[in-house]
Amino acid sequence: MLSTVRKSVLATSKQTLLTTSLRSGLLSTKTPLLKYTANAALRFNSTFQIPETQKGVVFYEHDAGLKYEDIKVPEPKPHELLVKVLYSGVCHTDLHVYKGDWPEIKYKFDPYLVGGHEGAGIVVGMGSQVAGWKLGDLAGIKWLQSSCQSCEFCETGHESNCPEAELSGATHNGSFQQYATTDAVQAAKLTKPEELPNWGNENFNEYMAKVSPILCGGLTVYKALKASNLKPNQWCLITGCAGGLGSLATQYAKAMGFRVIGIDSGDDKKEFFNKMGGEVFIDFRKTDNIVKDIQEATHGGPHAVVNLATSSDSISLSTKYCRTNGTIVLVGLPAGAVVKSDVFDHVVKSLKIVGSYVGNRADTREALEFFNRGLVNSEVKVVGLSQLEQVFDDMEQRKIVGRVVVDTSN
Ligand SMILES: NC(=O)c1ccc[n+]([C@@H]2O[C@H](COP(=O)([O-])OP(=O)(O)OC[C@H]3O[C@@H](n4cnc5c(N)ncnc54)[C@H](O)[C@@H]3O)[C@@H](O)[C@H]2O)c1
Ligand SMILES: CCCCCCO
Ligand SMILES: [Zn+2]
Ligand SMILES: [Zn+2]
Repeated sequence: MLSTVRKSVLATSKQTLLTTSLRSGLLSTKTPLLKYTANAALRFNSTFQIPETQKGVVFYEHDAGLKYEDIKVPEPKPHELLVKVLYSGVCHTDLHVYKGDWPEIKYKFDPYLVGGHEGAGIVVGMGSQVAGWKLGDLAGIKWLQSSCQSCEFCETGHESNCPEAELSGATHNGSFQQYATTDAVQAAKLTKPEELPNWGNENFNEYMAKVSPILCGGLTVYKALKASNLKPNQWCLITGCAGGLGSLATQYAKAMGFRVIGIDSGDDKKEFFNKMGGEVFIDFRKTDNIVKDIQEATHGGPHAVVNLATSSDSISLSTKYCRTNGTIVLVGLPAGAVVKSDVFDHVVKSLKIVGSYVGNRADTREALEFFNRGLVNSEVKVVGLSQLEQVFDDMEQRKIVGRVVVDTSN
């Protein structure tokens, strides 16, 4: 079926690994958690036999139901890889896309759309113009699916700002399926765990599950922290600090030498935030003067705020408590969010407000390096791809702590 599919032997050991217990406040108890036994069979194949059909989660219009069904395996275009997706993180963006929260994006229903943009898997096919990849390589599917490579933004490492950018899970079918195509230029090169001293091949499945949230969540928060102008020992406030991006941001910020204060809600989220290395947790539902609490805890306010919370009000609130001369980074994208800042205060405090949007290929490599070196450990809960609708429900009810990853084998 694929002219360029060549024989390749990828042997790896089968591994079972107990998923983290429900204790650390995860998905609701009705969502069965799985062991890392999925997809082992594939890696015993000496030749990549690619099926005609596969399992995927699709939707035919916004917010009208997800369908876990048999769909065709896509054929890679000349510039594309065909990736056997093993695991995919579930980003809140996937829920925004499903709900149609952002009318600005030209979603591609053909006739359906497959979401997902934190896909980790194995290269099992490729188009004739692909360079730099070979069958059996490990690849990551990111939000930025492709860009023109010739505009002023692509020329200067700002490819996500490309007016011709294609977006995985929004304008190009994404990683909530067993086989996905992805542009070979933007696909992330994943290191094989056997080449990493603190992983080894016996943890192959765990590695692939845990690396998947780095492809968007980790990349995005790492880039946002680079945009924050923070210096070591300065205070970084993270809103939504126990969510998917927030739990990663807490770890990246610690690893980059910053002190972390976080805002979220719930004892499970506080426990998780502290486990991730956060110093001060502010429960936005339990404080009657959040600005005062924050400024007292940081002796004058955080030097930077990374807004990750899925709440519009919390974004404008950050302009009230940010330290003089501080930087406010906009990352979270609640539907219709607007940031309001009192101009007089903004000027007198010389505040900077910057938008930060995923990251480029160098940022991706750097963010993955933090993970590969063990400086960031994405705490994931693995459930079957068929459970995606439940994951979205839990995410909408803010029940999820950390990142949920779907295993495409069930
Ligand atoms: N700019 C980018 O490039 C980029 C990239 C990835 C994700 N995002 C966006 O970032 C946001 C977060 O994504 P996620 O996957 O981490 O979502 P998530 O659902 O995993 O986490 C959101 C967290 O925000 C918390 N929260 C809700 N209201 C709050 C409030 N008022 N104050 C503090 N915390 C509050 C929730 O409890 C939850 O823990 C989404 O809007 C997503 O679309 C943007
Ligand atoms: C404009 C949407 C940004 C979402 C990035 C990937 O989560
Ligand atoms: Zn994302
Ligand atoms: Zn471009």
